[in-house]
Amino acid sequence: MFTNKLLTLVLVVQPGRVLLGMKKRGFRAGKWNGFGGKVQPGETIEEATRQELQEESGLTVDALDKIGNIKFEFIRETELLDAHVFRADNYNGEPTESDEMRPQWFDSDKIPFGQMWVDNILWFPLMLQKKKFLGYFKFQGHDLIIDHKLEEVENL
Ligand SMILES: Nc1nc(NC2CC2)cc(N2CCN(C3COC3)CC2)n1
Repeated sequence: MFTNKLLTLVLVVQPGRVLLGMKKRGFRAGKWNGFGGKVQPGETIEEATRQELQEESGLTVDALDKIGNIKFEFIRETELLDAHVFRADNYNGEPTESDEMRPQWFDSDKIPFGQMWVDNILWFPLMLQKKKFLGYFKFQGHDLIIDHKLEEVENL
């Protein structure tokens, strides 16, 4: 059976641009992504999201909008990644490089999808339009989607 691994992801969005971080080490090194991590026992998903954002980018946020939930399955693996995606339209502080991540602003029409997880090009447009969505992606390896579902929902 599958085990479910709770993960968080937050995209900080300003008019016409999105803050992404370049992972500097670990298995995800070399990819741009939003900020996030694992949810520790006894921590809410939202608390974990805020904590990871602060750790990885130096930013804090007032409002976090829950905009998506994406489940990722990798064939021959029994762990399902359960990513809870948030959007923040306001932030405090200045983006600061950490030993984990190098933050950088990207124009919304110049998102570096070629250096991101391949599913992102499919759901980023929904995130940018503030649409709420449920996603499921079945991967073979890290670069090939062999099945997926993506649907807009009224509420999460
Ligand atoms: N943008 C995006 N795409 C993903 N695609 C699937 C991998 C194929 C996964 C993903 N997250 C899962 C990994 N998580 C790391 C932070 O601690 C673990 C960040 C959010 N984020």
